Amino acid sequence: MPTRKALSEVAHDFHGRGWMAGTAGNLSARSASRPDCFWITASGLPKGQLEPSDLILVDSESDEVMQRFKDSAKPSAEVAIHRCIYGLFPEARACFHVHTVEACLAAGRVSADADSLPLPALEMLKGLGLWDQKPQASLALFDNLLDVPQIAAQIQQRFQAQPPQIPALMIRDHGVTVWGASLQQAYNRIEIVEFLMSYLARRP
Ligand SMILES: CSCCC(=O)C(=O)COP(=O)(O)O
Ligand SMILES: [Zn+2]
Repeated sequence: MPTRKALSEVAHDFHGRGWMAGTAGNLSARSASRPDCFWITASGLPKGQLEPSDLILVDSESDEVMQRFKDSAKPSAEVAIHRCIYGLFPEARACFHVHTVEACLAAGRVSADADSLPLPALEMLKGLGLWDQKPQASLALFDNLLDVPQIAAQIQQRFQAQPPQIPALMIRDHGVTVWGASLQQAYNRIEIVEFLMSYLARRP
């Protein structure tokens, strides 16, 4: 399936789950024909109604828009985070960001200055590549700053120094971002991370 169509279908799916309410969240995938560019959702659109023509092709290294289908469309306000992920992880081909109540509640269970969220040692961690008997995993936490490029700079600095244990991060009071080597892998991984967030949020 063409990348833009696949991304619009993922947006409908996630909106249906309540993961992209009220225009929240953004999705991207590297271009199949131009790996130096990626398609990203346009900013401020209701993701449940997203069309393939609402995807914008941007350069992976600059702020340049390479292709758009609607004149007024602008790349996601969080494009800097997607660019940072593709730059840090050359194997990443898709990057998904969603907003869920569970992730915000789960992240709220650790102190406000904690930089990571310990994850429960559930079987589901195998889906994130952790095969230990009792994995001690955690999700990297970042502060939610108004200045999104500043969040991206913090991700860059931290992950360059120490790669994350799992292919995901959480912006506190905001939402999770997950990446994968294909759309399907990113899709599977975000389901797993949200499963873990839901577990943590509900655990007494
Ligand atoms: C109510 S959504 C606020 C902005 C945000 O966090 C988000 O994920 C959506 O931003 P975009 O520019 O990608 O629509
Ligand atoms: Zn967001």
